[in-house]
Amino acid sequence: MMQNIEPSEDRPWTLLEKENMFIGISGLIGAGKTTLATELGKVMGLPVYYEPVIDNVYLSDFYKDPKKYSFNLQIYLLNVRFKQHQQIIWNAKGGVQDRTIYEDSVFAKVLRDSELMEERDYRTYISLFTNMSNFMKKNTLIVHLDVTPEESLERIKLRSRDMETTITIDYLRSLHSAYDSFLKDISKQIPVIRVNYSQFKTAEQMARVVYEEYSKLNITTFIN
Ligand SMILES: Nc1ncnc2c1ncn2[C@@H]1O[C@H](COP(=O)(O)OP(=O)(O)OP(=O)(O)O)[C@@H](O)[C@H]1O
Repeated sequence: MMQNIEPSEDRPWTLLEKENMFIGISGLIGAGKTTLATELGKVMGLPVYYEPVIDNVYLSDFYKDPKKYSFNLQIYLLNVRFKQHQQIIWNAKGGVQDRTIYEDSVFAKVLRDSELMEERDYRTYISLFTNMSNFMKKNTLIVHLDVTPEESLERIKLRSRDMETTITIDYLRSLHSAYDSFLKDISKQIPVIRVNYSQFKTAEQMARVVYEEYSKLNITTFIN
């Protein structure tokens, strides 16, 4: 059974550990990351850092002409995600991030492989990503939301964002397969908990189960 532990200056480690809790939510497009991030933030008492879709000045152009805008979009997202990492580090309160920075490189690879991003642009992106990663904070945990490409497409259709109508099942299948490799590799460095919405009645219930699983892992953190 989990206990709520009040951070206290008499037990300074309870103050220190929480600032190190940095949870990343990963998953295919429309997997439901935002909802889970919100619930996990509530359950764990952590600030949530969202992926701002409305403010994204390249996304709509990217979907209209991926070849022309793929590099611009990746640079834009890398910058946004890096800014969030800096906020998480300097706010020193830990956080839940709606989509990890690592996943952008999954998208970038798929775009390069499908010739929607030039090789030289991909190399520039990877070089920048690698240099910036020296100043980033590594997640203490990644929670991956499993969805099939078909479910992802279904959800994209249901939420009907105008710009996303051009997304094809082939694009989602390529992403899904690149995510498989990503999860295999990243789980060697960062603990990964994989969850699926079909296992739970509500996102809150899912968040509670993730919290339980997290506390069973051998990561020294205190949660209030
Ligand atoms: N690195 C990237 N390269 C290309 N497109 C990206 C990248 N990151 C995000 N996107 C696009 O940005 C949009 C928002 O991402 P996504 O749908 O995954 O977030 P979301 O709406 O918050 O999803 P969820 O339903 O899981 O909360 C999607 O159209 C997605 O494909």
